[in-house]
Amino acid sequence: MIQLDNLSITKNGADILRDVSLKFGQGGITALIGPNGAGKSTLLNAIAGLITPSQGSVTVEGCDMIRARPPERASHVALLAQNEQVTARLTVRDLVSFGRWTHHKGRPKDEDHRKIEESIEAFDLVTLADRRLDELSGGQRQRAFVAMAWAQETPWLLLDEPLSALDPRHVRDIMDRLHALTRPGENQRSVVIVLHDLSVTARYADRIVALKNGQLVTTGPRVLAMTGPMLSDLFGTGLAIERFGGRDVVVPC
Ligand SMILES: Nc1ncnc2c1ncn2[C@@H]1O[C@H](COP(=O)(O)OP(=O)(O)OP(=O)(O)O)[C@@H](O)[C@H]1O
Repeated sequence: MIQLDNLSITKNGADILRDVSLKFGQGGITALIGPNGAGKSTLLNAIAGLITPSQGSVTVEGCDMIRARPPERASHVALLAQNEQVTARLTVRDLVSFGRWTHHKGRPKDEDHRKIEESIEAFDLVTLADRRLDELSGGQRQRAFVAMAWAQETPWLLLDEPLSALDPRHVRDIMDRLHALTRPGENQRSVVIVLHDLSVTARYADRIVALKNGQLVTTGPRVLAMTGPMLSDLFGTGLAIERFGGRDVVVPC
């Protein structure tokens, strides 16, 4: 379970998050939505324990993420931050293998190699595995970062706009993969993802957390909480949810 109690974050004197309280259990995809500057990335980084709040608490599976040491935090969450960059001349396989570091601490075992190859395959990177990251397209590089986070095998995967550079096929592949991963089962995991594409949110999110101006606007099951009027108010422009081909899509109105 992720629990935030009265979380407030101030940066350089500005209130970035104000009094956010939230609680959601394991499993499923939770989408963080809201306009630019709403505080979504800040919230995700706070859940990962990377930001010290001015007030309040963050726990993941009972672990106090603000006080926990990095290895303990990394056993609960894998964070893929927005616009991750690498400067070193790494290959895709090198990057994905970083995801296993907390498991092998520098001495990879067969299990680690297996997970690395599994992640490479899961994100359609087999033909790119030995290519350097600085020689890939933005979307290919983004898939490599998601594969690294996946390889970490944490109960919670925190992803900040992982779809922004992806073509429709890879958006679908990644979201289908995340959907499958978060269904009930032996190895069920949980995903918290910042999404700007509201039709992708409508199709895949189980829950939403909507933020605006650093405050929680609404949270709950996507089918109940995400409505046309709520979205219109959140984004300050007319939006409606229509059924098309048996699915919900979000359209301007
Ligand atoms: N270091 C900082 N100092 C002051 N303000 C900051 C700092 N970092 C971020 N902010 C401000 O905090 C607010 C929230 O930023 P955040 O990146 O969390 O928003 P977001 O919802 O993820 O936005 P986007 O959709 O544009 O990625 C913004 O108004 C931003 O300008």
